[in-house]
Amino acid sequence: MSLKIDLVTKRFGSFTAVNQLSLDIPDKQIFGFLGANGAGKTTTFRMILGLIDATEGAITWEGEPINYDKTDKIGYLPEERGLYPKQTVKEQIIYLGRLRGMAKKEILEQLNQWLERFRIPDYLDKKVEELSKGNQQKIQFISAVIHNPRLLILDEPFSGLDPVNVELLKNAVLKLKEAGTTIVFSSHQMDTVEELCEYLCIMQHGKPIVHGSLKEIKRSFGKKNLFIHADFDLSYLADLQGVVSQKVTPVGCKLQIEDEEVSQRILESLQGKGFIRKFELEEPSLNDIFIEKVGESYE
Ligand SMILES: Nc1ncnc2c1ncn2[C@@H]1O[C@H](COP(=O)(O)OP(=O)(O)OP(=O)(O)O)[C@@H](O)[C@H]1O
Repeated sequence: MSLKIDLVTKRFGSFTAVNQLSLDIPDKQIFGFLGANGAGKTTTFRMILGLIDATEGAITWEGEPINYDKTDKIGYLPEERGLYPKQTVKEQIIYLGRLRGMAKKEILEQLNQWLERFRIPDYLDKKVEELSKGNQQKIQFISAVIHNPRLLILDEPFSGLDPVNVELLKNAVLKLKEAGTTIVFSSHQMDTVEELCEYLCIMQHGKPIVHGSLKEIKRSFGKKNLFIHADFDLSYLADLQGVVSQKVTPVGCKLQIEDEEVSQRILESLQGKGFIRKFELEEPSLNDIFIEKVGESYE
């Protein structure tokens, strides 16, 4: 683990934004930060980058705090996007690439590849203010990765993008991971986090309420989802022991159950009642886990 967050607290006056956070972020993996608005994700990113100081605790990357002499190894997509509207894409990225010590030729080669990949190959000489919001976001992403950083921090990179652009960006993130970049990002899109991350942390009021590997988090949550479609009334299932909740839809129902044994009992109870079109047991989704854990901590 080269990125270590050790008992970090951040206070703004008397308000505690991050509260004794400890995390080991694995190398060359994608790590997701989830949490309701105001949970402390952006504050944590700013502390990792050394943009603001922790009130208590320490954050180190490869054994040292991050500071400006590591700029060429780190990429950051900040929550408050900031491009110069009057500059062209080319001028903007050349300027930012030069700040990271790259040669102009190399910047242009990389930039052209990224524009191809993001399906905007003719945008080199367009002014930023002429671009749609989604395309500006892609340019901002390019500015964070143009120097091929080893550590990449992305604050809500998928917000405001249409599904096609979300897919393009997801593929870009996966490619960077394959190339050995450690990626830390925040998102409110559970399905995206589920697709990309092996490791994650759910924050609430500045504290990690769940963290670890996605597989392990799902396993230890225990509960499972059971989807049943049948040609008869399934409402009686809500009263069976081990059924936590039931949602009825026009084509059947989704049950949250305590464990696999409950699904066996349900299957037995369905015998002889009529035609069963679907009976599917699934792992809990990250959305289920988030809602329960964040809900609990609200209580
Ligand atoms: N400079 C500051 N001064 C005072 N309070 C701050 C400051 N920066 C952040 N906060 C507060 O700290 C809390 C955590 O904010 P932060 O931006 O880290 O949350 P977040 O998890 O990134 O939220 P979101 O999902 O809405 O972006 C919020 O209540 C916010 O108002």
